[in-house]
Amino acid sequence: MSTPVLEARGISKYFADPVRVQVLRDISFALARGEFASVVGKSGCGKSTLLYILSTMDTDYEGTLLIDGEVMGTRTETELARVRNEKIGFVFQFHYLINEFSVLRNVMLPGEKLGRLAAPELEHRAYEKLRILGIADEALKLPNQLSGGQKQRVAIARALINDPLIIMGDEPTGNLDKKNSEVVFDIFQELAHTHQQALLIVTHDPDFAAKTQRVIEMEDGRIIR
Ligand SMILES: Nc1ncnc2c1ncn2[C@@H]1O[C@H](COP(=O)(O)OP(=O)(O)OP(=O)(O)O)[C@@H](O)[C@H]1O
Repeated sequence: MSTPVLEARGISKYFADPVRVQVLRDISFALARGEFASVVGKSGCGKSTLLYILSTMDTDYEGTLLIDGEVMGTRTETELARVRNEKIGFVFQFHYLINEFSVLRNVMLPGEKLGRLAAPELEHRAYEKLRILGIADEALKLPNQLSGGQKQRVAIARALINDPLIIMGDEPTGNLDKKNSEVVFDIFQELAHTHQQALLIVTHDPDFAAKTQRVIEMEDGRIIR
């Protein structure tokens, strides 16, 4: 079997609240290339906390996190920022697009930060991502000239600009109606199938979760199924 793109080995997390509370308990699982998994569970069971750790943004945990076969625990913040930008794409419930910049420029930004492609190539690639998401015609508009569903598609295009191995979402369809949620689901599925990208999506939507290849169910800080 090839190396998992993401692996959690015995991850636990505590908050000082002001007494010490354990919010993640010995979480272990691996995500393969091209796998589309959802994370479900009641409010407060630890889904966002887990995603925060898996995305390397929170480094205060016990256990081991491997991304693309490499242990993250010993990395400096600069190295982690690079891993995030290169290997992980994020989509949140709220899109966090910059309203002063065009759709195109918003999509290009993480690529500018990585600095691998010259502006014309990057622009070409941003158009390609917008085309995949079916919104290339909106490229020169400002985000606030778009509908909610369109904005979320721009946010997905932005998450794809560096061709990440893993796409993580924290309720990416939480703010969308049923039709737009289905569009986003289909896009994610296409990315897993065609581009072999792994997806790990936290969702409260049972219909969305039921359609994913694998459902990771959490309860009280544990994976129960
Ligand atoms: N900074 C913090 N300090 C203390 N406790 C926290 C902190 N952040 C989260 N928690 C607690 O950790 C637990 C898990 O929270 P988390 O946000 O991961 O849950 P969740 O499953 O994502 O919930 P939701 O579905 O409502 O987003 C909760 O009990 C929450 O109150």
